[in-house]
Amino acid sequence: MPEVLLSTATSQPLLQLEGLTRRFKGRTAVDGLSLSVRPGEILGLLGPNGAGKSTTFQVLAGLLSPDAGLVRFEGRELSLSDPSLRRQMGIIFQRSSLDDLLTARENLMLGARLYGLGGERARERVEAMLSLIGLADRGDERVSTWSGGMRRRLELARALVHQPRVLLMDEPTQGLDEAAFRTFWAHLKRLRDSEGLTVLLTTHRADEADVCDRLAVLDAGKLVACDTPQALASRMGGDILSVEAPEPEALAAELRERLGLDAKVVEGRVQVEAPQGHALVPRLVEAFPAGRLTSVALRRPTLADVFLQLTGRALGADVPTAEPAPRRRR
Ligand SMILES: Nc1ncnc2c1ncn2[C@@H]1O[C@H](COP(=O)(O)OP(=O)(O)OP(=O)(O)O)[C@@H](O)[C@H]1O
Repeated sequence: MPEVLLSTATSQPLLQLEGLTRRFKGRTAVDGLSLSVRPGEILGLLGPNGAGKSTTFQVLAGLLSPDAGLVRFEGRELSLSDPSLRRQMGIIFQRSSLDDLLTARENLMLGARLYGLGGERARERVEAMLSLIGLADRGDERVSTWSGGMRRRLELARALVHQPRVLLMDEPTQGLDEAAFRTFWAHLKRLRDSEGLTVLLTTHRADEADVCDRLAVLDAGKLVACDTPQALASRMGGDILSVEAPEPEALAAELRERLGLDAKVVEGRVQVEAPQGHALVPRLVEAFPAGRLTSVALRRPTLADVFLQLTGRALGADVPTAEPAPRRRR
């Protein structure tokens, strides 16, 4: 197993991006992105559709070449196509890349062979990975019959079978339900500890962002913040008041004018950030007659709220583009 340094604020970054830029026909998808990934951490790239997450992932995975910028591994500048960098990485793509005609064990063995692992060592790693993802007794089943969650766990095992130091994942839990999402993350964290991994993933799920050690928040190809989920959430002063109303835009305008509140409409609901949310509830109910408000709810801010505050855009929204371009197929 590779020697792993503990994640501390002072330890040298394992992986660094400096000024990474990638354009597509004049449109800048990733715009001078600089980022340090510390050894042993799980760093999430968070942003809405079109923020540049997948482009960053593809550049790191060696599938796209950058227009500018460089990558360092343990402080050493490396070309993104350098085979020594590739060997240090395990990769999970957005789309499944398992072979449906093969069994789980065969899929893992194929992964091992692709990285030059053979014989007893390959067999040992395949068995170890199957047990680490909790599927040791299912290894001889064809994966075509498996649930989305089991398949994702097997992809995790296959990405790690050659014992890389860095795991790169592009929206790994997209489409998984809550239970499969939790199981995937429990296995990921266990594997991070047992394999001494450093993890970089892209996501636009606020619940996934919440379980990362640190988050790099991307908007329109630029880094807008990088911190722990807790530190990012604490940037929001107080509570979030979420109001359902038949005419949300009109209500938000009145809340701004009459009560001086910073009210916005987010996904059809009026949203107000307030230091003392509970004190605002009776004021609201008194100020607006029945029928203007359908429901009023008070909650703690989530990372989706933080994202909205940082960028003025909802996490679920698409980043607007200046000129429409066809989305590429993946
Ligand atoms: N091959 C391509 N050709 C043209 N434009 C592209 C290509 N790949 C990405 N883009 C554009 O670059 C921008 C960033 O896209 P990217 O896929 O990296 O964002 P993302 O944050 O990963 O979004 P998603 O969550 O939808 O994957 C978008 O405007 C996108 O349309």
